Amino acid sequence: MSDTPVNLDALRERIDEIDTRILELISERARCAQRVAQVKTADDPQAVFYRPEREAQVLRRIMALNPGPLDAEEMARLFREIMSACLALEQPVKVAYLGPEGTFTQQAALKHFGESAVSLPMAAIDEVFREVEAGAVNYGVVPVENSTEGVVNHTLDSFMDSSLHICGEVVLRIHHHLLIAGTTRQDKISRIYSHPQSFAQCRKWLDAHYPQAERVPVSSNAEAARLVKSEWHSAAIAGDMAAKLYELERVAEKIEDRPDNSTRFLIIGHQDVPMCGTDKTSLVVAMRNQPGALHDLLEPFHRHQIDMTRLETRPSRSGVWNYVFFIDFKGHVDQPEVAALLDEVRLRAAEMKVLGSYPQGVL
Ligand SMILES: C=C(O[C@@H]1C=C(C(=O)O)C=C[C@H]1O)C(=O)O
Repeated sequence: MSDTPVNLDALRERIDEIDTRILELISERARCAQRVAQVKTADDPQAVFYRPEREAQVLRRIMALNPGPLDAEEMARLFREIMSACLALEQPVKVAYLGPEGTFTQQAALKHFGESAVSLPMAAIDEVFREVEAGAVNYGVVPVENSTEGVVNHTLDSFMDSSLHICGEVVLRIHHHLLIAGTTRQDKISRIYSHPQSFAQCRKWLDAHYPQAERVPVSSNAEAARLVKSEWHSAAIAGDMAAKLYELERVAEKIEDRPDNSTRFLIIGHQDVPMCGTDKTSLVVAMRNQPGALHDLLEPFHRHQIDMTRLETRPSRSGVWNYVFFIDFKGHVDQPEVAALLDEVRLRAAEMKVLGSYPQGVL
């Protein structure tokens, strides 16, 4: 900027002026969101305030408009928090996640809903489903697949018996660190705690650096972090949140074998989410156990030019559900070409359930 002052005092004065303007604008935005709440309740006293498709549009628009120097994702993260605070004025969102506190699932929940959401840890994936089904919370967050380790079967199985919908997805880059407590003897580490998935994601690093240490699988990374607090010869593999929560030191950072290691989480709720323009749909389909069943299922996707992003098979748990496929594809059930595809798949399948159409993860 040509009119940017060059001395420190003048620059700071300029920053104060800008902050005053930002403050006014954020307050104006928050008042607007409060008005939205009034309009929503006037239309429907039971109105749902959180609108995933609208939030995805807001974030995508900001990323597209972003002039820099902050990068688009960083800017969207700031707006994510502004929206989260605005939404909390309308109605704080209550979210159950696969706990305990400090897990990657909590990190995913906060990444998706922002820090103003009320997040509650649950002991197991089916408990997250139950809390949402019972209406004790508005949404749930559960892991569904990891780029290194594959699918989280427990989550897929829970969908088979549930009436909940998928309302969103969030992808998190997973960075693991080797963590110790202040009292740990770093040269005497003989035991390492972690979740089995994390051990699998750091296998090569561990073989190279700690081939002798006993690897003790525990129920979560956060639990691993909690355990090392009281053991002078143990370390944990866990992420940033657990490290911070238990005030642990990092002996080594980003020890995952694959630098692109990421986990996808699903947001589950009761809502049918309208189209945002960049949507995904998830289905569960049962096919009869007969030759050519998989081909029959996939052929309409090819013909309708629908972009399938994932296909998983799970063993059936009942007579009718011979082969059960979980399918994700790009598009929304309200698009005519998607509706046509689903009509065809429904005819060919023994059973078909749409788990939800939802905005593709933005951040
Ligand atoms: C303000 C609204 O309500 C909520 C808050 C939003 C925001 O702060 O931009 C966006 C969507 C909703 O989750 C809205 O629906 O527009």
